[in-house]
Amino acid sequence: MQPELPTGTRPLSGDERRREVAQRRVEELRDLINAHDYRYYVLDSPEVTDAEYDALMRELRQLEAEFPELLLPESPTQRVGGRPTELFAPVEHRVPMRSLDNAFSAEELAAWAARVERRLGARTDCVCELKIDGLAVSLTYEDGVLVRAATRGDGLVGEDITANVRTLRSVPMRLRGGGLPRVLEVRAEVYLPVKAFERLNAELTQRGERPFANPRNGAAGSLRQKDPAVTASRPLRLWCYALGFAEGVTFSRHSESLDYLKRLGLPVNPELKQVRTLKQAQDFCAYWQEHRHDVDYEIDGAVVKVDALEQQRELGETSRAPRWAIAFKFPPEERTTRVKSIAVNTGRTGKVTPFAVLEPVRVSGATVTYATLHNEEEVRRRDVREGDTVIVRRAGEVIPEVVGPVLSKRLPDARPWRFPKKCPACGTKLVREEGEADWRCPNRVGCPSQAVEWLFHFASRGAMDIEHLGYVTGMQLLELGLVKDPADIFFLTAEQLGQLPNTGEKSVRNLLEAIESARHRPLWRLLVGLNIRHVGPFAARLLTQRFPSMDALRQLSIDELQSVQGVGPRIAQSLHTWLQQPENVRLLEKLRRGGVQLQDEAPATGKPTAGPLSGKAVVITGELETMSREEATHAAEAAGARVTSSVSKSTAFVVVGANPGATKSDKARALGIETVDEQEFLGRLGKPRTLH
Ligand SMILES: NC(=O)c1ccc[n+]([C@@H]2O[C@H](COP(=O)([O-])OP(=O)(O)OC[C@H]3O[C@@H](n4cnc5c(N)ncnc54)[C@H](O)[C@@H]3O)[C@@H](O)[C@H]2O)c1
Ligand SMILES: [Zn+2]
Repeated sequence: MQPELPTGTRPLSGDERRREVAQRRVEELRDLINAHDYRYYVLDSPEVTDAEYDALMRELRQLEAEFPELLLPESPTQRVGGRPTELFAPVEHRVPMRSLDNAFSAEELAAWAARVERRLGARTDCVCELKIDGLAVSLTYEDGVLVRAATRGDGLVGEDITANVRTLRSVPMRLRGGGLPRVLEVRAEVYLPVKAFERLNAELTQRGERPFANPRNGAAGSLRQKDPAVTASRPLRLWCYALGFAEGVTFSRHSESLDYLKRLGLPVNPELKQVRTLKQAQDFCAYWQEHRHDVDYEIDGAVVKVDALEQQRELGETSRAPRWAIAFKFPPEERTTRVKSIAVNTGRTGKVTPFAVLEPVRVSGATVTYATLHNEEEVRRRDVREGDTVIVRRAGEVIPEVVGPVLSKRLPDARPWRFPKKCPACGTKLVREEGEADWRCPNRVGCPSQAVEWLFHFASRGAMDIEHLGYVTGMQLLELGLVKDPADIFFLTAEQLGQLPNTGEKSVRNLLEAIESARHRPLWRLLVGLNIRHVGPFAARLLTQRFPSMDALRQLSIDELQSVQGVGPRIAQSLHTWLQQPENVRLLEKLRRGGVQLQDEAPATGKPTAGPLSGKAVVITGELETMSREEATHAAEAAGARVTSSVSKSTAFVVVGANPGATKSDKARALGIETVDEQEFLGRLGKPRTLH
């Protein structure tokens, strides 16, 4: 018989090990998805393709299905992804605005239909609609007059964008006809027609501003403008796709309610079809997949909805999406074209990215001339050569990528491509660290390409949001030697700005005003702008919520940084290193002298509170019975503790639940640190907690 081992040193069984691996992956996936959601919904600036994002979601969903105990209510699979920004007032939706579940093939669509009919125990008629790739809004009419427009936000609370929506010509200010309902709420998709999108991007590029990745981003960015005049200048349109709420009118079918909206003068998409069989629904999807560019707006799929409202009610919805509808998503579009040449570009972090210069080709409604090749390894793996005919893809339509060459069309003299040894911008020898995929230009201070990319990033919407400071202006400031790093921006004078070509008095004033407002941005924006590796907007927000001043952040150890939920070792390490480097300390001092605020006002939330565990560092390992890890962390923090993820000499005690991580309990024992069980922990929190 095996001797009984003390808790924590018991070897894990295969199942337990699998579960631990799964748990780590689930946490990682949640962090990743949250970060991508933030970039997508708040910044309108996604970093990965939709297909990549969808793959992460699927993996998370599968793991949660296999290990239901890992499923938390706040998981991204359980909620609608958007988040209200700080620009607009919050609006609570009368009826939640949900997302849609997806089917990626005809079989998945069939599986959904079978599920629906099984649940209902009856057959059902459906309506097929186009899935317009824009931005969901709700419009509220009172006595026929438009009183409010809001974004979807997280589904429960959106943003008030009434002033901006009023500028859309396709939105009636007043409904037609008599006998209008007291209150009517309509759901619609705001979009930018493809042609308008291309014109807008051409304009932005000409002004030296960054173009939008796709029409959806263009629509979202145009709608969420501080100044409604900007929205008015963008030719946005909208299609209504559902009735959210109406007082005093009832319908028995979804299709009837759409007819009603049409009669009231609201734009309802005409490409809509009532179907009686699954085959018809599949045909509709297949037809539009083939003809998606026949309409002048982007569609990313088709939506199939149960028509009878009684059946919709019976099917109900989850917190994320209704069970009575499904989105059939089109696969990413692929096209072939020729690679004119392959070049590299040095980005703001010094990372050198290879890209293909293409014969212009239209993919997913936009003209593509550049496509990323990611890194050296990827170029080699795909073996893309200059002169090759290649397949290009815009999936979810961020940066187009080269999928691979069409070998049958390769020219006999095509040579494998070689990564350059030197930075194309400054000539410095490139370096690549052990275990890293990317080559970098190490010339952080003197490389003109890094300088302009950093400046542009610093001033961008996602960071310090300095209007009127785009690529062109940034480049000129650097060329005239007026600016060497972003802190120099805050010392610019009207005379200096007057030296810029084509800059009149008014532009100078605008620019100075924009710089002045940037002095008072929330700290997380500055943190993003500083261009610290791995510190993106999501991490920056989490960090500054807990530690709302730069000085506070500089005092923290890596462990303490990592104690912030959602901040992993890579982020903590990178930020810590950055904050200690003398040149960065000097940069922060210079920013301070330039009048930039280095802390948030009203640091109410997240400050260590006075409580029974005040100032104590606590580690929690294993599963607790009465609460999730997250709740335990919050409870400990509410009692004044700092919760860290690894045991060190400064740890006050370790809370050990069921199936604890072996290293944590081992380390606690080795360092002679107290371990306590759940009951003891609850006791130390101060207030008695009831079991439930
Ligand atoms: N690339 C990224 O980083 C990233 C990040 C987050 C989300 N995404 C993408 O966004 C999608 C998730 O976003 P989502 O929650 O808005 O879901 P969704 O866009 O897949 O579907 C739901 C939305 O479709 C819209 N819609 C359009 N036509 C409609 C119609 N006829 N009937 C009903 N609704 C209609 C509605 O606005 C609704 O809210 C995913 O597919 C994902 O790929 C990408
Ligand atoms: Zn360089």
